[in-house]
Amino acid sequence: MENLKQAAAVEAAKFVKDSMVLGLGTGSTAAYFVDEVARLMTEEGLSITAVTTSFETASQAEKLGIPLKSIDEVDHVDLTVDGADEVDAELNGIKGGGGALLMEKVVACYSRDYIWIVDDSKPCKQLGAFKLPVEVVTYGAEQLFRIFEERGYKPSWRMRGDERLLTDMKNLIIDLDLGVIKEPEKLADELKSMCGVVEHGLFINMVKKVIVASSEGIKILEK
Ligand SMILES: O=C(CO)[C@H](O)[C@H](O)COP(=O)(O)O
Repeated sequence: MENLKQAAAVEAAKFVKDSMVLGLGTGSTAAYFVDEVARLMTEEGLSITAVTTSFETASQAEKLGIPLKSIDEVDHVDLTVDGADEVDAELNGIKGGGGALLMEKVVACYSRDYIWIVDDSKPCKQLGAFKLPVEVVTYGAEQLFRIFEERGYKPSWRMRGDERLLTDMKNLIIDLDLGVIKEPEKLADELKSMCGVVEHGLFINMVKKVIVASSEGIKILEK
């Protein structure tokens, strides 16, 4: 599995050009891409500026000497490369398994190009086997949890040890166990309209290319 994640990351690095502003994703697959960017800088002399999607990725990139800026300090992002938890045939997906969905979506929104790198366990027919993360402000979170229960969405708090996880943006995550999501766009609209919901892990019509690594090799899915 680790080899596949790394293979997808190395493939994505072929789209990296000198002087790019890169968005660096979060998670075990994205971490291989961060390593690869550092290698391109040191071994091939590429000059890169990066924007990160979590404190965890920022820490990795800093250790590797990749110059970082915040999303508010750059006038554009050329390319963001990130992992995903599920991808369907339309290249819609669920993200947020690592709890970074808000920063991931913000950076993706402001990127000119956006690629996902996944191993072959991630593509699926329909989204929903993976619990859908919803990031909510702390104030009123219990109300949202109760409403999700009433709607049959089987919510659970994202935990870190015995405590509710606080995201990098100081919010909570409620994971919804929805089963097959028949109408992702409708659900996305519903969640976005709820008071106190900051973001959800449905990434619809955002990614242009998905690099899938399997034991058979690399496949690139494109819109
Ligand atoms: O959305 C994410 C983090 O919030 C990750 O990209 C997603 O969870 C995939 O992670 P991994 O590559 O470790 O399977």
